Amino acid sequence: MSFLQPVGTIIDLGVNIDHVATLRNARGTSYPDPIRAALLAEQAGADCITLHLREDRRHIKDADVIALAPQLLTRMNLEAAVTQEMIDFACRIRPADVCLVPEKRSEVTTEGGLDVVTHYKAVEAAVRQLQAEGIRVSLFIDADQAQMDATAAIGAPVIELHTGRYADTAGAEQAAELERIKRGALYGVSKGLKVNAGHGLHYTNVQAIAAIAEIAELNIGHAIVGHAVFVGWENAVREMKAIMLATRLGARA
Ligand SMILES: CC(=O)[C@@H](O)[C@H](O)COP(=O)(O)O
Ligand SMILES: NCC(=O)COP(=O)(O)O
Repeated sequence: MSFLQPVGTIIDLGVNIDHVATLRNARGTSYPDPIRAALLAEQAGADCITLHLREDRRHIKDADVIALAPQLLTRMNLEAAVTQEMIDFACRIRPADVCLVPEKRSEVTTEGGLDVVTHYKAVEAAVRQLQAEGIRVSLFIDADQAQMDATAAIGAPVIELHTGRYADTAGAEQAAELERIKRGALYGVSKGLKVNAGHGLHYTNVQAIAAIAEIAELNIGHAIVGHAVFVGWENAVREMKAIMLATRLGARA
């Protein structure tokens, strides 16, 4: 995938392996191995592997990132909080992509997008440090124009639109969230940003997001791990990629 993907071309799938590590950590065993999951996901059609090294290391550990980095055939998208510890670690690993995400120790999962506007200086410093190592930086934000303006002003080339509220709602509220994401994707592309999306996407809510031509990549994890329990890991990845491609090609027909 080139960094400058034309709008409306085939959509990428980033498979997030966090919750393979959650299952491993549940008993402190060596299995299921997130590294093996990542390599098999690549063979099954993943365009990149996403993993979130949280400050509390509740799932992915430092050793997972270190072990996986030299083995990936596609590319690593490392998610990290805007802290000096995490930025320094990411600069040592030098993945293709780093996605800066908000973190709260008390959260069960990511609850919203990074507030780039409020934390402009800290985000800008982190982006500069990462870019100095040749890392492409993505900011995980809500579909909000002010957040996208701040992202473009800082010079981060990629955004990942938070789809959690879309995933967690239904009916008119979800329809409104979908429209917000559509408008956000259009605006992001108009600002020259690569627009990705993710969080809470699964096998029946992904279609509406994959149909948005301006979105270049979806990062999906929890639902793929859950579906893998019933169909197997590689099939779960293949099925998600097939749904995304069929939706995107259908939407373009
Ligand atoms: C940033 C994001 O939306 C996901 O990577 C999510 O953070 C997965 O990690 P958790 O399930 O630990 O929140
Ligand atoms: N950034 C979203 C991601 O990597 C996966 O989120 P989820 O599918 O586990 O909710």
